[in-house]
Amino acid sequence: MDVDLVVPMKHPRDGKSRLRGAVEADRHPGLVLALAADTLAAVVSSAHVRRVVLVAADPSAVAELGELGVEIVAEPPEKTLNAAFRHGEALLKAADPGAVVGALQADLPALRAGDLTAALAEADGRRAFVADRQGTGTTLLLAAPGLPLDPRFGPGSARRHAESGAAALTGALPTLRSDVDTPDDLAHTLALGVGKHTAARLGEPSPAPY
Ligand SMILES: Nc1nc2c(ncn2[C@@H]2O[C@H](COP(=O)(O)OP(=O)(O)OP(=O)(O)O)[C@@H](O)[C@H]2O)c(=O)[nH]1
Ligand SMILES: C=C(OP(=O)(O)O)C(=O)O
Repeated sequence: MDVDLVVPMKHPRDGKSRLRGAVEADRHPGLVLALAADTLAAVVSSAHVRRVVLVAADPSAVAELGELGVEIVAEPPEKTLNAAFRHGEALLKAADPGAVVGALQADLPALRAGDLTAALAEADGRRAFVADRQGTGTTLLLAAPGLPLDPRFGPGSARRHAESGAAALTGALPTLRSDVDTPDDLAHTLALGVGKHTAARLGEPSPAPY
C-alpha cells in the first residue's frame, strides 16, 4: 500500500530547542534543516511513499528542502503541531479522497527507507503508530484507508495514540524510532549512521547511500 506523508516543521531557528548546545548557536538552524533533509531524503527514496507535504511555519525558511522533491505549504492559522498535521491531511485528501495519509516527524536523520517500508507492511492498513526509542513519543502515525488520521502528537503522544485505538507497531525499526530531541539523541543517531546532510554539518564521515 502506498502512503502520502505529512511532515511538520517550525522555523529552523525556533525548532529543536532541547537540542540547543549540540552545536554553536549560529549553527543550530543549519543542523535542524540537515536533520529534516536526511529524513526527507530517506522518505522520498521509499518505493511506497507517493506525496510528501511539508507543513512549515515559515515556508521561505525551509525552501531548500523543496529540492528533495517534497511539497512545501504554509501552516494554517491555528499554529499547533496537530493542526499542521490535519492541514496536510486535508490537502492530500482534497486531491485524492482515497489517499492513505501518514504523519512523520522531521527529526529522523538516520532514517532508512527499509524501516519505513517495514512499518507500512506491519500496519497492513490499520491505524497504527511507531513510538520513539524511549517509548513515550511518536515518530510515525498511519491512518487506515478512508479514515481520519486523528493526530494526537505532543509530549507523551505514544500513550494517547494507543488509547485512541491505533496499533503500536512492534518491529525493531531502529532508524524510524530514533528521533532527535536532545544532544544524547543526536549521539545515538550518529552511532546508527546519519544521512549525508547531518554528517556534513557535523563533520562526520559520509554514509553509504540509501
Ligand atoms: N508547522 C509546525 N510544526 C511544528 C509545530 N510544533 C512542532 N512542529 C514540528 O514538529 C516536529 C516535532 O516536534 P518536536 O519534536 O517537539 O520538536 P520541536 O518543537 O522543534 O522541539 P523542542 O523545541 O525541543 O520541543 C518538529 O519538526 C517541529 O518543527 C507547529 O506548531 N507548527
Ligand atoms: C511531538 C512529539 O515529539 P517529541 O516527543 O519528539 O517532542 C511526539 O512524540 O508526539
